[in-house]
Amino acid sequence: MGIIEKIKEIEAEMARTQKNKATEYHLGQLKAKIAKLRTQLLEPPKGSSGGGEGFEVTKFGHGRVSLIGFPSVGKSTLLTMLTGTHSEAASYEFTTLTCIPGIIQYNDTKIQLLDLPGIIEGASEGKGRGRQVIAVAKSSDIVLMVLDASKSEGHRQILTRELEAVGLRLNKRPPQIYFKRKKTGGISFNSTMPLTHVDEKLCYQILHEYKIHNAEVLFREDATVDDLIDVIEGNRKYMKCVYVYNKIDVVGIDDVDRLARQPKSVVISCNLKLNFDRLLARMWEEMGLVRVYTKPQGQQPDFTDPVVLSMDRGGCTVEDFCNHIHRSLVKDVKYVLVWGTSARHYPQHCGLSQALQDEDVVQIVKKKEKDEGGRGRFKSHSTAPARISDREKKAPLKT
Ligand SMILES: Nc1nc2c(ncn2[C@@H]2O[C@H](COP(=O)(O)OP(=O)(O)OP(=O)(O)O)[C@@H](O)[C@H]2O)c(=O)[nH]1
Ligand SMILES: [K+]
Ligand SMILES: [Mg+2]
Repeated sequence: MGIIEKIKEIEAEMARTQKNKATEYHLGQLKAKIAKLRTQLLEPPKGSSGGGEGFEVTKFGHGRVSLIGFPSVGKSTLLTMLTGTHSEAASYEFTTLTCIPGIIQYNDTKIQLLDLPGIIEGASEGKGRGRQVIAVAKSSDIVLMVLDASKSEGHRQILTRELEAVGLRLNKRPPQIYFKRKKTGGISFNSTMPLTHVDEKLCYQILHEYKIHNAEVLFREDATVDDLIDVIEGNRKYMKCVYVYNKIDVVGIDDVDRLARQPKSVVISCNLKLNFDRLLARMWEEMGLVRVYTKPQGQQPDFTDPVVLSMDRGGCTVEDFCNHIHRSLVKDVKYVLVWGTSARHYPQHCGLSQALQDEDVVQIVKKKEKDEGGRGRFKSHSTAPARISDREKKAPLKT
């Protein structure tokens, strides 16, 4: 029996099983069995690089965003409009068959936007090009789930389920469960609060299913069996997702209003070029990119070419900023001066651990520079603007 058939069989057994206190352990065990099979399903076939023909697109720019959605919701139309790169659009399904990259220029940064084939129910089990599409989605920083405002609202749930089946978790944070495998000592199970979904026995059973007999488990929140399985599997990818309802030109104002009020949702119309600025602002916000401008001593910063940092990729401290410029820079740094929202006064004299925020301006003062005759000294209490926003970028920074 193939992996997919095995999954289907267990799913059928779960559907047959009544949900109550007595079956809770059995159901938990079945969930763990399915999770294990899905992980097997994700392993790329022997001899393949994983991506698949037409899907190997090199990363470019400061971030990567994937367009995920059912066929004909307007993904290609949207890519063409936002990036200027043409991606074929037509009224028939599966017009797009490969991954088409484009670039969005926004807030002095370049964001790679990827158009992808439509996915359908069953994609996670290999229907259509589902598996390749989902692999590309996983490689991106955020997902824009494109939905047709005139179609069933169930589509959003179906897509979310498909993505969850392959280990993607949209707009969720990792469960607060500490889990560590041990060599000996059996299983220690603890929690910092009363648990309503999982007890010691259920936890043991799940671990047993994974053939784990020595481990430390600490629940720091009232997590579920699914959360526990996610933590044991350890291969989940937690991603931000913005729900983009396209084609609002063909639905009534009440529907538009309702969709627009849902969390993390933006309503647009490619036909009417409606609300793109809102969509881009939302995308930018969710990406959490931090632009840092370098200011050479005695000169104005270059406000067109930021160093772009992100919490998800490497972090946002002064040290991360230095490493971004040059690997060997950190050991030469004496201190840095920071102007912007992360500084408490202007400029602030900071160490390597200081967290930087979007639009900060940083001047690096090197150890050597000072030894060579005090060039590294800065004029204290200079009068730089308190907040270096787009409006104020033109104002000169002293030091
Ligand atoms: N009414 C309306 N139609 C739109 C809008 N945006 C796109 N369309 C139409 O929807 C159809 C499908 O658009 P595509 O851009 O090909 O959709 P897709 O999601 O890329 O489709 P696949 O590549 O097949 O998955 C085309 O006929 C578009 O002209 C919109 O805002 N309003
Ligand atoms: K289409
Ligand atoms: Mg398309």
